[in-house]
Formats: sequence, structure tokens, C-alpha cells
Amino acid sequence: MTTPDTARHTPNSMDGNPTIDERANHCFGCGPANPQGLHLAFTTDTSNPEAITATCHFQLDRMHEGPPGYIHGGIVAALLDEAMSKLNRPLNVLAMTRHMEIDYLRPVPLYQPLVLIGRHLNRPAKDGTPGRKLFHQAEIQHPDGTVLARSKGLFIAIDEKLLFAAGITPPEA
Ligand SMILES: CCCCC/C=C\C/C=C\C/C=C\C/C=C\CCCC(=O)SCCNC(=O)CCNC(=O)[C@H](O)C(C)(C)COP(=O)(O)OP(=O)(O)OC[C@H]1O[C@@H](n2cnc3c(N)ncnc32)[C@H](O)[C@@H]1OP(=O)(O)O
Repeated sequence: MTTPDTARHTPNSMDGNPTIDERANHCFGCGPANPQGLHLAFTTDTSNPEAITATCHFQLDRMHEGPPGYIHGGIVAALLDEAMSKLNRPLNVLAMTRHMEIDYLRPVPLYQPLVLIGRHLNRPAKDGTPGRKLFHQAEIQHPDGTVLARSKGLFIAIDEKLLFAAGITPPEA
């Protein structure tokens, strides 16, 4: 039997009482500390509270190849999921993806600068207060504006009790 690689399976970042931001450092999509990650960096625009966006410029290589010359479809899904999830923090919500659907409109090329944009759609109120459901969308665009892939997502705001149960400290308000 092989010995488990403790660096991978019980990361130091789980020691003590980490905040959600410390734990997110290894996020596959955006964590700077994940050597295998995509290292996506987003700029959020909250100037129109009705239409918050998160934008990322990125370019991938053969590490993430699916069809020859193109990004693997699972990675396309991860990119879109990440862009949508980046809308939750500016909305002051910790939330997880509950459902997402994807239109793979065109193959998404490797070795080219591309644009990834998430847009908040709406958060229906329930009993007069903001509900748990947040609806977002995202697109991967060629620089000429052609939409290559598009998603819609339902995110559910997480009860802080779940975070505590997982040993994670919520962010400061
Ligand atoms: C517990 C530890 C959590 C730690 C992390 C917490 C938060 C994350 C915060 C920061 C993130 C940091 C870094 C970013 C990381 C990743 C970025 C990408 C985002 C992701 O990658 S994140 C991973 C993938 N994600 C999951 O791993 C979720 C697994 N899942 C669950 O953990 C539960 O599923 C949960 C808690 C989400 C909800 O569970 P629940 O039991 O509270 O709620 P329920 O299932 O009932 O759904 C609620 C309402 O949605 C309606 N509904 C369901 N499906 C629908 C559909 N298709 N269309 C229309 N409505 C639908 C129902 O009908 C109901 O509606 P109603 O309330 O009106 O009845």
C-alpha cells in the first residue's frame, strides 16, 4: 500500500482556523497558491448594481487540451462556473453552484487571448427579503466579440452554520 501524500490530502491551509479567503487560495480556478490551477484574475464592475460583472482575460495551453487545439469541455465549464461565482462576493454572499447549464457554441481555442465575463442576472426576493437563489450568466468570448460558450447558473447562498461545521471562518462583514 502506498503512503498517502499528506501535502495533497491534508493541506496545511486546513490547520488552525482558516478564513474562507485563506482556504480559497487553492481554488482550482483562481487560487494563487494552487500550482495546477488556472490562476484566473477577475476585475469586478459594480458601478451598475443591477448588472454587476466580473471580467477575466486569459489564455490556456496544452495542459488543458480537449479536442486538438481546443480547450477541454470540462475546463470550459470550470471557467464559466468561476466567472459566475466571482459575482457572489460583490453581492456580499457566500454561495455555491447548485445548477448550471452550458451552450458550447464554438470550440474554444488554446494559445489565444480570450475574454471571460460573468454577469449577475437577478436574486428573487422571498418574503420581502433577498432570497437564497442567485441567478448569473457567463460567456467566453473571442476578442472580436464572438461568443464561444455561454452558461446560466443558479447559486445558493450558504448558511454560515455550514461554514462553521466545515471549520471555515466567514469573511469580515
Ligand atoms: C459546506 C462548506 C462550504 C465551503 C465553501 C462555501 C462557500 C464558497 C464560498 C466561496 C468560494 C470560494 C472559492 C470559489 C470556489 C469555487 C468557485 C466555483 C463555484 C463552485 O463550483 S461551488 C462547488 C460546486 N457546488 C457544490 O458543490 C454544491 C453542492 N450542493 C450543495 O451543497 C447543496 O445543494 C446547496 C448547499 C448548494 C443547496 O442545498 P440546500 O439543501 O440548502 O438547497 P436545495 O438543494 O433545496 O436547493 C435550494 C433551492 O434551489 C432550487 N433548485 C435546485 N435545483 C434547481 C434547478 N435546477 N432549477 C431551479 N431551482 C432549483 C430548489 O428547489 C430549492 O428551492 P426552494 O428553497 O425554493 O425549495
